[in-house]
Amino acid sequence: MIILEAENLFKGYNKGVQALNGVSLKIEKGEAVGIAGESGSGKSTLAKCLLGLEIPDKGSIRLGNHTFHPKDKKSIQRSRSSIQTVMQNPTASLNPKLRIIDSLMEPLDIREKWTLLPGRERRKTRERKALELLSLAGIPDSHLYKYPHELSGGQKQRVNIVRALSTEPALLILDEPTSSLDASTQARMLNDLKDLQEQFGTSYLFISHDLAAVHFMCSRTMIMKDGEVVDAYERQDTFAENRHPYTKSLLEVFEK
Ligand SMILES: Nc1ncnc2c1ncn2[C@@H]1O[C@H](COP(=O)(O)OP(=O)(O)OP(=O)(O)O)[C@@H](O)[C@H]1O
Repeated sequence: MIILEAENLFKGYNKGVQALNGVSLKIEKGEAVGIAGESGSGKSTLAKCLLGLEIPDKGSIRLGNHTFHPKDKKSIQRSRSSIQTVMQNPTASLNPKLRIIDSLMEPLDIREKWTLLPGRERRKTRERKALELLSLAGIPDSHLYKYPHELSGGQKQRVNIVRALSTEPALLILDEPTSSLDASTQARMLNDLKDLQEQFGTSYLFISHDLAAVHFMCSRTMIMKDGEVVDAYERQDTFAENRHPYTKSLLEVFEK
């Protein structure tokens, strides 16, 4: 089953920058698709178009059975509930004034009708759900009422990840989710992301300039350069002879 299909997306910015130049992609249910490419190749612009944060100049985006017209606000709002995102900077994604429980529960507070429950029951039900999410994130219960500055970078990013997964979206877009973390935290985070994907059955669009991380996470990879997809391959074909020369140059990370 196809979760998301984008066809022939174009997006230009002023001063003649063509950030997307005819990009197409398809993501199946439960699949992890990687997008790699150097800085400025258009990866984040693609993510923003899929999230409805940027409006493509041309092209179409289909989510499940629904083709969404990028200029139609209502259809963007509909798409938002089935696509979630985790961005690069875990600190910027959490409101410093909110306790972890309140950040964690933001999406479910909107969706679940806790307010219909009597006070004590409401608090207990909400807290139980928040503790479940915290445990999925591998963070001790004692952190539930702490503030973001009391958590490590890795813990904050895990809060962002389980929060994004809490509404069971069809697709999670991860834009450089580990790049602000140190190397050992990065490796653990990638493992956690894989485990969570299995548990939730969510499709991932994993964006990174780090081809080793993409190779670990994704069964299929697309390589972008100057707003175009120059290469696309399944994991088992990563080191095939016929890879694009640009992909081969990026793959040199494996030889270091
Ligand atoms: N809001 C904007 N206004 C003008 N130009 C932009 C804007 N956003 C992106 N660009 C330009 O579009 C091109 C693609 O940028 P984009 O952020 O999509 O690349 P990227 O591959 O995600 O890079 P990085 O890995 O550094 O995040 C770049 O040339 C960038 O300068």
